[in-house]
Amino acid sequence: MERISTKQLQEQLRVYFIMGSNNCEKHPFDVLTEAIEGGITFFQFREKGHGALSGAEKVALAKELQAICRKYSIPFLVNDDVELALALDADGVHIGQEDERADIVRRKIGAKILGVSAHNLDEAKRAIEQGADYLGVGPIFPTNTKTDAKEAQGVEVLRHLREQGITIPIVGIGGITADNAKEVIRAGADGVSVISAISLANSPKESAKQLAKAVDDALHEKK
Ligand SMILES: Cc1ncc(COP(=O)(O)OP(=O)(O)O)c(N)n1
Ligand SMILES: Cc1ncsc1CCOP(=O)(O)O
Ligand SMILES: [Mg+2]
Repeated sequence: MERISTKQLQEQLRVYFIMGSNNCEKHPFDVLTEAIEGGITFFQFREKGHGALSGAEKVALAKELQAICRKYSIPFLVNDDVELALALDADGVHIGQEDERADIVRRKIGAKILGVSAHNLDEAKRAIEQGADYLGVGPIFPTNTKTDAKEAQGVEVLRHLREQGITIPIVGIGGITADNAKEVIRAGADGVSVISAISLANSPKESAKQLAKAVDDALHEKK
């Protein structure tokens, strides 16, 4: 298996939905199904925080969600838990600065997709040297979803990374909605990653649709 190309990943990262059971008021299976119907292009299973499942229950939910992603050809990544990603033969892993080192994870996962969180240029450069395929940059806007998130940086951080020569795919994260997604793309991101904008929406399908439209419109402006 070869590493995914930058072009293919850029395309796939447009609307990146992240979710765990504690992000939802409805059953996660239904939320993810609706989100896919609405047009999400990438999925991360992030089962952590207050009330998160563990052990066999976590594995069972991951398998259920992976099966829907497989059915609709949506890449399925696992947050933090490299061993789970390997056990499930997931499409990849997302890790942050407080997780296992990216070069070690790269060795473990071979050509699977590796996403790394970066908050500044130094972290971005190191992540790339260590084998990241894409960067998750944020929080861009204030978020209530991740209690230990750093301070929101605004879209300037994205512009800065691009001006300083970072060319690999980037998704913005943190407080992103259909109303501010265009700013994120215009500043240099290839896509937006969201949790609550979809997971807590009355209609995850409608919310995903609106996000996809905002992102696609902004990407067309750049062409
Ligand atoms: C796409 C994306 N970007 C950033 C993150 C945050 O990762 P991390 O800093 O490791 O925090 P946790 O999500 O593990 O709490 C992400 N998960 N996905
Ligand atoms: C996982 C993560 N990393 C930085 S902010 C964040 C939470 C994003 O959630 P939301 O889209 O609900 O603000
Ligand atoms: Mg992490």
